[in-house]
Amino acid sequence: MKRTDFPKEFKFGTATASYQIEGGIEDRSPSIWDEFSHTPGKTKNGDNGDVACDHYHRYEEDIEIMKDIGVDAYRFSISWPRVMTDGIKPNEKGIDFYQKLVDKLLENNITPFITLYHWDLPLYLYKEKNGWLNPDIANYFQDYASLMFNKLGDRVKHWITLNEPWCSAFLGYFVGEHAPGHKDFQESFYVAHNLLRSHGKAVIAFRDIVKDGKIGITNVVTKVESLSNDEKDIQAAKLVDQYINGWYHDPIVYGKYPEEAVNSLKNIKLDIPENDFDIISQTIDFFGVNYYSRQVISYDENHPLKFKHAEGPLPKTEMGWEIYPKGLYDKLVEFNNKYKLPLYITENGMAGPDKLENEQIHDDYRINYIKDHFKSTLDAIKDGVDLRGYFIWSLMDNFEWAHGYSKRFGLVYVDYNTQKRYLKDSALWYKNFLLNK
Ligand SMILES: CO[C@H](O)c1c[n+]2c([nH]1)[C@H](O)[C@@H](O)[C@H](O)[C@H]2CO
Repeated sequence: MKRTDFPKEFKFGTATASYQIEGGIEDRSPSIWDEFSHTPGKTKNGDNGDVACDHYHRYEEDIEIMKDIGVDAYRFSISWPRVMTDGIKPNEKGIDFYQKLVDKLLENNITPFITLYHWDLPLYLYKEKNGWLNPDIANYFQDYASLMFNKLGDRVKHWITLNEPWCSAFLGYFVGEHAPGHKDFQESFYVAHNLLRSHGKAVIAFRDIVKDGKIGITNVVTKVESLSNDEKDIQAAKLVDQYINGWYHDPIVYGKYPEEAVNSLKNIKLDIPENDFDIISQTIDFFGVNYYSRQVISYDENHPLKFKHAEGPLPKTEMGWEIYPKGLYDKLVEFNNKYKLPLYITENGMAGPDKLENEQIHDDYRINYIKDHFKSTLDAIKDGVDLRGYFIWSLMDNFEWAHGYSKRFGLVYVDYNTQKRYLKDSALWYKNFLLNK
């Protein structure tokens, strides 16, 4: 498989997120992840993003690395608390950082794709305004989005409103594994709804400000399969597919939540003002797909949503996620037929047992993972999927949320003691692939 097997305009890239790589906390106000990661017991080894990969001070070097690898595009997120003090007052020093980052990318012919929100909500908005639980958060988000569109929209034409609202809502407000660490099922549905409303308000602003731009949303996309052919398992898997995938795609395209999932939530209040879906279902230009693996589901009478996860038999990554490239093909074809929108794979990659030896990292497992998922991508394109690009997660090893720095996803290895970067064999492979060798 060669690069020229893909459409000429197909964009190959890589991706990161602000809290995971930037550090530079001295020049921004705090986010919910600063408070969460500094709370004992919340992250592995008490790791936090105070320094991370020190990208705030090393962004020029990191762009040089991307230029060397030869990527067409780079997906990154803006730190809301960096560009607006406490999420409210524009901070010119923070805005200037992203101005310089974008200009350096463009100088190197790397197309910027900006994610407005990748989980680092300004702490003030959480503490003083109740964060994503407050319907008014959508107005704060629209103000932030409008500021970024005005400041960068002349040069940045590809925008993503939210990264994985399912994670913010479910992991942040029900499971409690992510910031702000709530464990309230009902809250997680209010949060999900306010995130989707915020998305819609940002799209409305975008249409006024960046008339020649493209905007979408990036969601978790998981292939959900039934453990058996038992009708109960099949129904449980169908509902999980609706809770994870349908819940964050259907309202945007169809203006409603998936019916069977709504009907299954007997004790959940979803008293939603009717015009909310007019806001949420603003026309978008693409869906961003973050695909990593599948979930195998069986029926479980004792779970509030009547399902449980089964351990799949396939080889797994360091995250314990099965390596399942067929699931990527299946979801791309399904989404293409169901939603009829252009797609970008905005994240795909793996955490591996990466070891630095003689300034090299031999990660053949990651090369094979990427090749297998590239193959699924190419098969989907050949079968008619309107797929526009693929961003490998991640450019470099970084802060992996509750796992801290214990999981390495990067094409580039980061020695956190020295902040030295080392291209892994997978980065060298990607470089040759992009050169069409
Ligand atoms: C099921 O995986 C999710 O789709 C997912 C995986 N990942 C993500 N979402 C996030 O967008 C990134 O910030 C993570 O670093 C990355 C790796 O864990």
